[in-house]
Amino acid sequence: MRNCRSSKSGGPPTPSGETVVRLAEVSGIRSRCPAAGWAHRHGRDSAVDAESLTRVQDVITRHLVRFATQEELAVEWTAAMDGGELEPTAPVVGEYVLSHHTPADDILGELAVATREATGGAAQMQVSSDEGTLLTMLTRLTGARFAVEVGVFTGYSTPCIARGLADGGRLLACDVSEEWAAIGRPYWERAGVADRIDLRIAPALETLRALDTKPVIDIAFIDADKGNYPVYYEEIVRRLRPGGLVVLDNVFLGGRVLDPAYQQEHHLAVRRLNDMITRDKRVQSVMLPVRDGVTIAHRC
Ligand SMILES: C[S@@+](CC[C@H](N)C(=O)[O-])C[C@H]1O[C@@H](n2cnc3c(N)ncnc32)[C@H](O)[C@@H]1O
Repeated sequence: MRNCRSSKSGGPPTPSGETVVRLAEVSGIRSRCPAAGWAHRHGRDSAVDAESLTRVQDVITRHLVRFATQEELAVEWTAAMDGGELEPTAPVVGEYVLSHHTPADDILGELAVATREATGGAAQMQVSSDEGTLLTMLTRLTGARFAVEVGVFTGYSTPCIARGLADGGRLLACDVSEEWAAIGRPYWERAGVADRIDLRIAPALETLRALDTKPVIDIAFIDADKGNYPVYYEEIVRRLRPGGLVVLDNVFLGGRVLDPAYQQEHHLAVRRLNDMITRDKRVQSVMLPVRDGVTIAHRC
């Protein structure tokens, strides 16, 4: 099946002055257009032959044109994109990138092994070693003295951030699971950073809202429940000192964020947040195709 582009309000202007938006963003049109809804629901689940596809596209196009009373409408069909199967980079590139960064030391390597043994499939939540190196580097580059981590799990990213802190620096590490964090603690000790880490076992939003509202945070890493990303971002940005960074993990949601067929609450939350950060005048941001997508936003 294909995605449909229509040209009503809200999207980027075309060279001819028309406005083009993706069909999924025109929810008003879609809900009033049974054929579009049908195509959206069924086209993704079943193979459609070329003739049926053209017929469905014609029906949808005619419906959309009929609803476009305000301005001229052009409908453009684009090739299918199943975000759920998307690899941000070719696997061979991913492997190459993963083998070309300053490698994790033995302590982190052993923590990764212990996490796999103790948590099984959940171990995939852990950041990759290149992300760990990136976190240490960013923390060091900001000269951070106060860092916040939202989502500790077994604490791989935790010492990565703590290691980058300036002398006397503190990391406030937020999670709801004492059990998982306990796996990491011996490794924090061995890495010599345990005394810089203030672990708070509570919903992260409570911990963040209890912080001073002054710009006290130098760097923050968000890697917890995705549906709360927008509120975590907001609570952190308002406390971020000028020059500080907020780093967000999993901004691709395994590719689902690119595909409007995925409409669960956390898909919508991260999709909206990604768009919002792009427009957020308080920060300058960049989204990197590292692993599952990493956004770095720099407080102006
Ligand atoms: C992706 S894992 C974090 C991985 C970690 N950064 C690492 O590198 O190993 C997400 C974590 O968020 C935690 N979490 C989920 N909901 C939370 C909440 N409301 N408040 C705090 N932590 C939460 C989970 O317990 C889980 O440990």
